[in-house]
Amino acid sequence: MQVHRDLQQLPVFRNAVITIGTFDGVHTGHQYILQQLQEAAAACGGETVIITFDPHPREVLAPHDKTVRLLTTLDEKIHLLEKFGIHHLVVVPFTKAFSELSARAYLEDFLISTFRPHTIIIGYDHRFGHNREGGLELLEAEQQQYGFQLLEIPQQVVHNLAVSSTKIRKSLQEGAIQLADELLGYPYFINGTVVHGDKMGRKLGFPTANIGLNDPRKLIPAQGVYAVTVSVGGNWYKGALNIGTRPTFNGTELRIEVYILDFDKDIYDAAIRVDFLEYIRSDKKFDSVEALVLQMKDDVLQAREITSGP
Ligand SMILES: Cc1cc2nc3c(=O)[nH]c(=O)nc-3n(C[C@H](O)[C@H](O)[C@H](O)COP(=O)(O)O)c2cc1C
Ligand SMILES: Nc1ncnc2c1ncn2[C@@H]1O[C@H](COP(=O)(O)OP(=O)(O)O)[C@@H](O)[C@H]1O
Repeated sequence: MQVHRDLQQLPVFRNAVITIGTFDGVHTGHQYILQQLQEAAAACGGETVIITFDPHPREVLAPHDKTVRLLTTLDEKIHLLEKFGIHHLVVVPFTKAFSELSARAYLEDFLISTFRPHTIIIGYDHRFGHNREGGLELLEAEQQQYGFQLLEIPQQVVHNLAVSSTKIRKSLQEGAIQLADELLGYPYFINGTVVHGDKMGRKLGFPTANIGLNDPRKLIPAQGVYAVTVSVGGNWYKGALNIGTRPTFNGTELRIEVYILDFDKDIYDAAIRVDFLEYIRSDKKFDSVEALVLQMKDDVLQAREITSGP
């Protein structure tokens, strides 16, 4: 997949089959749209083009709203769309000026003149241009003049997409990992760097890599203990992960830490990815460190079993 971040440097697309959206999560609902895109492109010998915006329009239009929680960062979205075989991802720098284009200017000066689309695939309620003044009716009216095909994604499908995104966020925030993974069509994952902690893990017999997230807007699942797989240094491992404030040690700051099974290496500053497979238990304040260690031994046993598969 080619990723384009500069609208001035775009190639000439051959029969571009385009869609526009944030595709947060690239979940099974989005995957259905990707499939439609691919089928339309195959039928006309065209190229699949996804147009997305960065930063997220809400971050530009409502900068004080810090509640945006991403299922996928832009890098993660790129990774997933690539896996699904999309030809081009165009990342449009979303600015206030861009948001103020009239619907007609957006259609003619941006969409048509930039992409010369063969087909536009768009949700029945898609809005564009200043104050969301443009919609399907304008695309329909201009379809003949500009010679593009319009493929409308029906209300039911769009509704399902939104329900799915909300359900995935809620499931993750409640620790219902298996439901979230099923709706995503792949295990939920986070990307970060291994940072320093309080150096207590090793003393407990369980060194835990503390993870600093690459993007602070990324959604963090519910506090608790999880069975995970871990990718670090190009290899995959099994792991037991804790999200919590370490109440046993009267901690206050939220930490994400993972004990990697059958592993013994210094990985400070390394890039790390964690895939969430199953929720094991909620995190607790233990009366003694010994009680915590006993519980962690059991967590590790469970994590080993879960990650060993059927
Ligand atoms: C699988 C696992 C489960 C954990 N469960 C708890 C818990 O229930 N309560 C708690 O206070 N800390 C829990 N912890 C966090 C430990 O207290 C933490 O790993 C330890 O304090 C070491 O921290 P450090 O790496 O910053 O030195 C857990 C850690 C792991 C890896
Ligand atoms: N099996 C393992 N799982 C996680 N980290 C490990 C493991 N073996 C060695 N390490 C190393 O030990 C560090 C964690 O040790 P720990 O005593 O918990 O220190 P910190 O509090 O800085 O995380 C990790 O960052 C990593 O570099």
